Parts: sequence; structure tokens; C-alpha cells
Amino acid sequence: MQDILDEISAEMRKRTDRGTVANYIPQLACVDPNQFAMSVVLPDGQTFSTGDADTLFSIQSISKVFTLTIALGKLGDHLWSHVGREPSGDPFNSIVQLEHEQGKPRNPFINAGAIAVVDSIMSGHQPKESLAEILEFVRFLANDKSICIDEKVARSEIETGHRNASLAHFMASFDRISHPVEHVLGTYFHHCSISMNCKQLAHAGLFLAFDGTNPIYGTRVVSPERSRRISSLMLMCGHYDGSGEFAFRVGLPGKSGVGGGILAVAPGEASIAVWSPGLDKIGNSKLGTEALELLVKHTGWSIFAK
Ligand SMILES: NC(=O)CC[C@H](N)C(=O)O
Repeated sequence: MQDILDEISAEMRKRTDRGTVANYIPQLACVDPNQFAMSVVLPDGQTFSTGDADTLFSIQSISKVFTLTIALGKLGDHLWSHVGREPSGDPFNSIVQLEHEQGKPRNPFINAGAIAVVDSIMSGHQPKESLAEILEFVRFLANDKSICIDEKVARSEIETGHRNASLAHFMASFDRISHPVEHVLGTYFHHCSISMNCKQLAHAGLFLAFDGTNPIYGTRVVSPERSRRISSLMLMCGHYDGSGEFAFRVGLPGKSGVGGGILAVAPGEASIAVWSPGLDKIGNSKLGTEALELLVKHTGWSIFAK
């Protein structure tokens, strides 16, 4: 595995077209695009890494996997009255479907859906309490208490987040937001601003690759059924209007973020995190996707393989 990862890393180093860093969040625009990292965690806990795997990056929308897991734990199937579970085929920050669909977001991974999910888990609490709960959950999953929120990134998102504010207010106009919009947005921006490195992220996703149970510690996080459902949403919606392309090229459930990270799960095999800050036109990591494509070629880990 180490040889495979080093080969992929060497291949990625040669790439001249590395995509473009997210510049609509000023703090993310400062990140050096020449970075690359990949980590693979196996069920016995062995962790293989290459590149800048200890460097922290903003996990952005990958955090939506964790908030969805919390929301399903709290609301169960009732969550689906707040948010749908169909691919949107539109950009992650699009508002168009909301008007035609009575303010109900298509799925939990587009921005509108993730904002609705956050609202559903706040249950009358202050943003600080909800954030503490989300952060605690991520730390528990990764078994790492050092994971934190990057306050500078959160500030930067708050200052420039007009589009997300529009989505939240638009949903509120359909009575679909039950907490003060500013509180919901503050919580959303902060959970998007959690910083992690590839090793931590791969560990945090391990439960999804093993039917809801972390195989290293034997701790059950969610039921097998729920784990499979979260993974199926990652496959169908985890890369927004690029989800079909990702399934076609990689063939694994994955969730991307505009910080350039991707969490991918190979059921029964491994959890994988990859990071390269340059994005393609849709907002998914360009080299991250290429690296996962190569990994799957080497390992045969596609969910469509026997
Ligand atoms: N795709 C993403 O990672 C988007 C998340 C980002 N925080 C936003 O709201 O725009």
C-alpha cells in the first residue's frame, strides 16, 4: 500500500494543471495549491500516508457527513421531512430548486440541505452548544481530541457568505427553519471550518467503510442500515453536480469539500482521505479525484467490482 501511495504522489507531483483554489472564501484563497496528501486506513488500524498528510486543511462540506450522521441519530427517518435524498444536478450553492420545491432542499449535502440539517439538530440550543456537540462527535470518530475549528476561516465565511444567507432566509420564508437564521448560519459556517489532516479524516470515516462500526475499537457508531444509507447518499450527492462523474471515474462513495479534501469509503476494505486544494469547475478537488481514480485502479476497490 505504501508503494502504491508513493507512486500516486509522485504522479500527482508531475501535474501542472492543479485546478483553482476556492477564492470565494478569502481565507481559502491563501492556501498553497502545490500541496497533496493521501491517507488510507485499514480495518486493523494500519494507516498509510503520502505527501502532506499531517498538514491541516479546512474540511468544509465533508463536515456535512458528520452532521447528517448526528441528525439521523436524533431524528431518525423524521429527518426526511426536512430534507430530501435525491441528487440535485445543480451546483452546491444553487437556490433554484428551493423555489419549485417549497423550500425543501433536495439532499443533505448541498448547502441548503446542510443548513436545514444543522437547524434540525440545534433543538433549541445555542450555536456554541451545537458546535461543541458536532466537534465532540468528530473528535470521537477520529479518536483525536486535538481537532479544532479554524476561527479565521469561519470569520471569512461569515463575512462573505451572502449566498448561504440567501438560502437560509429563503428556506425560512417557507417556515422551514426553526431557529434564528443567524444562529443556524453561524453553526453551519463553523462546522465547515473544522480543520483536519488526511490521517484524522480517514480515521473519522472508517465506520462508514465497516457497516457503521469502527473496526479498530469495535465501537458501533450507527447501525449497518444507516451506514449504508449515508454511503449511498455520498455516492449519489457527495460531489454535487459532479457526483455522476465521480461515480463513473472512481466508483466509491465520497464526499468533497471546497478546501480540496475528499473522504472516500471502500466498503469492507478501507477509509481514504485525499487533499489537494485546487478545485475543478464544479468545486471538487481536481488532483484528489485523479488520485482516487489511480488508487482504485491499483486496488480494484470500486463498489462495482465483485
Ligand atoms: N462545497 C463546499 O465545501 C461548500 C462549503 C462552504 N462552507 C460553503 O458554504 O460555501
